[in-house]
Amino acid sequence: MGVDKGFDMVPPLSKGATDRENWRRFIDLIKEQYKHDKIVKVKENYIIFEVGERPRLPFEGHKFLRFSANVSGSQCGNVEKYLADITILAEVRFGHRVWRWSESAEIRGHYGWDVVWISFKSYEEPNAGIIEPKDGSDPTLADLASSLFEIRKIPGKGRSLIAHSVIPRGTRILCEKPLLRAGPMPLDDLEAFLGSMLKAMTKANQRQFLSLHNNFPGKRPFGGIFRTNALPCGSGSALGCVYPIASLINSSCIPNAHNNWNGEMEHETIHAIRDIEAGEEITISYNDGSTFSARQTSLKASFGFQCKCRTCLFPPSLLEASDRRRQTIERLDGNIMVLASTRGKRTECLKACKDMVQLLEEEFSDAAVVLNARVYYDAFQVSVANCDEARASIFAQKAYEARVICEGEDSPETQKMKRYSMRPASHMAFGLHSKKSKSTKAMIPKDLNEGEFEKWMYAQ
Ligand SMILES: C[S@@+](CC[C@H](N)C(=O)[O-])C[C@H]1O[C@@H](n2cnc3c(N)ncnc32)[C@H](O)[C@@H]1O
Repeated sequence: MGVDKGFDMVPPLSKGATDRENWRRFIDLIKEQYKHDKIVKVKENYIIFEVGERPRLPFEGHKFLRFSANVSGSQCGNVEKYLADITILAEVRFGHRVWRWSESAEIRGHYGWDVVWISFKSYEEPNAGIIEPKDGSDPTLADLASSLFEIRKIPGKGRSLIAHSVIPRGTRILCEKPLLRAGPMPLDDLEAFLGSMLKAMTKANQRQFLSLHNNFPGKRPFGGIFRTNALPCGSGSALGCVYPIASLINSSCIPNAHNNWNGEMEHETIHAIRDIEAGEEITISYNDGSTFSARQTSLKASFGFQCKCRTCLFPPSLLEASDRRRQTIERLDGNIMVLASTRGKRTECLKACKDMVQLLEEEFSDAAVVLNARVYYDAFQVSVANCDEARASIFAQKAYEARVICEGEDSPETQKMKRYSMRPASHMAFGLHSKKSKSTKAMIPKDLNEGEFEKWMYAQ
């Protein structure tokens, strides 16, 4: 066992024209830079560095997930120097998509090794199953795909993203800039606004927008496409954005992926919130998790379709059980809000948070992580309001870990949770309900088993 180090491309490059061009230039630069270096050999489908574990760079960028090597032991030669130089060159071209990791610094790679090995194997099979567009032509569905997914039509739901291989929980599947953005306005105004935005776009982007599905055909075609495909810019935001690929992801009422708008970077990310099987459809949730009939009504009104996800197709007995859980979740959510803002209700509030996490996991399994992030933040807030720094720090840490899975390390909300976990007292509600210190961070118990620790955490 050695110590590995390298970088991952997060999310993977697509087969689209921009990503292909960027990768081609990157590969050309490497060829040029190392043309007199005997260690660096240009093969038919990839460049190989004949040192240490012989890392490779494929000619097809969409296949690339990782460049890394073992950097400990006598067999490594000067591989670390090559790793360092290639990483810098990649960062110059691909910026924040380059995810540096190092086992010795305990920074883990973004992808699991099983997915990475499949990507390495694919270097040997150039262009397998890919239809290459002619220069200047519009991107085909194959162009939009990446090494993690393909885009395929499925019965009853139109186009959808299908996982190529297992996508482990927490993987960033996609990171995309919007094609266009709009806020709420009367339908005729929206039509005119979208028309003027479209005029200013490139022909390829116009065609991309116009190729999206429209559930509201009629005299306002642009508005129909926008309504069918826009994702909100953040939870509860009135602004919506339409994307080339993210807008092709179908909805599920228990999804396996989560969409998040990063307001600082102005892009949308899609993360796997549970392990996604090879061949499985990648789904996000277009709704807020209410009961079956409420979901169907709101999806019909907002997006113009009847949901045919697995949960909505449950037999009546399972649907009723799911509805009962979701009603209790809604009730508990209201209770938590009241208890968290009431002085002297800390223990009751933490108990409600504990019940909520349990119920969310019963209903949503691993997908509960999205809602759990909010519950942990509620528990954090009630703890800071009561000067309970130890619990506040733990709850913020749990909210942080949940956000990393759903949104990634670079999301502003994830970073906020990290800061609160380190300095709970920096929250503006610190001491709001009680100024008497209940605990400090140093008082987080260290020798409890999992069950005991949970009991302590919820102050039970
Ligand atoms: C944003 S688009 C997703 C991409 C779309 N499937 C396509 O072919 O372009 C939303 C549309 O996809 C279909 N869709 C998405 N999720 C669905 C679901 N759970 N059940 C049925 N249709 C769904 C509906 O027609 C919906 O209006």
